Amino acid sequence: MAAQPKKIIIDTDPGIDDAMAIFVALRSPEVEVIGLTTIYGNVYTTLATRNALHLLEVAGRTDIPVAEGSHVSITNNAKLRIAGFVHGTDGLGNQNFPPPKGKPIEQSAADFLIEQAKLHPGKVTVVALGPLTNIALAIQGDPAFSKNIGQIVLLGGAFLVNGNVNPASEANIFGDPDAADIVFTSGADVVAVGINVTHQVVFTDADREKLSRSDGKFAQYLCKILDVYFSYHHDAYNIKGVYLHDPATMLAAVDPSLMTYTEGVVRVQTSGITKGLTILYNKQKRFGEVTEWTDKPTVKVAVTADAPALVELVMERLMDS
Ligand SMILES: O=c1[nH]c(=O)c2ncn([C@@H]3O[C@H](CO)[C@@H](O)[C@H]3O)c2[nH]1
Repeated sequence: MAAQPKKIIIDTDPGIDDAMAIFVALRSPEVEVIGLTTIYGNVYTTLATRNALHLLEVAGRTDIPVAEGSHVSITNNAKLRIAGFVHGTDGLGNQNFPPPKGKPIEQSAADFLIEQAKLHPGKVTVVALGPLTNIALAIQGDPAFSKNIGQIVLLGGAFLVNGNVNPASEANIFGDPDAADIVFTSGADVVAVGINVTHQVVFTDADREKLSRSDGKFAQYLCKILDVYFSYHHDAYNIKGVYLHDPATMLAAVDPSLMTYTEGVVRVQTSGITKGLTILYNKQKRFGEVTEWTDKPTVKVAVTADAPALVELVMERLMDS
């Protein structure tokens, strides 16, 4: 008997690479997308919701509910940092698409997450592609959430490499470090995919050229919005390609064997010049003193990725009509 597709909820701040990841998920028979929840990050939350609804309309999947997430970080103590310079001010390559016809559901993102985890205990995977506020609110809102949720596969962190906001911090963790620390220490089954891994997964100019030769609707749509993302990578990193952060993370949820992982306790620096820094305790040393990592639950952290296979899979799923 064929395995049931894995139920996933995508927590997203679309975002050009979010759009790619959402389309990859919709084209992956291994998973069933049961909802999108929205968050600030690449754009403000209101625009993230609008873009999520728009992307589902492009995909012809308006049956999938969208629940709007938090407009502020969990402690509401800092001005939000929005990465319009990476994705365009509309989040989707400055295309100014018409507004979507659909509306988000009444429920908040956190309530939707809590409800779905309760309805399908151990069976729902959250793929978190933005700052972790909604997931932390779900953890705080229901003491059973960490147990009920099957897995949280998140894009976040820069483990032993420089960040992309500053040398210390990766954008999703920097967006809400307090929320990230709550998620990492919640006891839920967490898999963190950091930019130490996603920076190995590069979608080149040649890949884009190949994608543009497909007349599939996702390929055509993405080729329209990718320009801004390519220009940003060229200016910031001097590369002729883009990092597939969100699609790679999505595929780690679809097929975990595409990456390798280590396990340990992760804590997040929540203030100061290293705000957003993610520190993994690899358990190699038994510290004599009690530390902030002592007795905290472990998480899995991706250490390597099969980059050629990931790029190939992204291409294959997006070229399909
Ligand atoms: O603030 C940002 N700076 C970047 O260089 C950058 N590159 C990608 N991104 C987005 O943030 C996540 C990776 O850190 C991904 O979801 C990208 O959309 C970035 N955000």
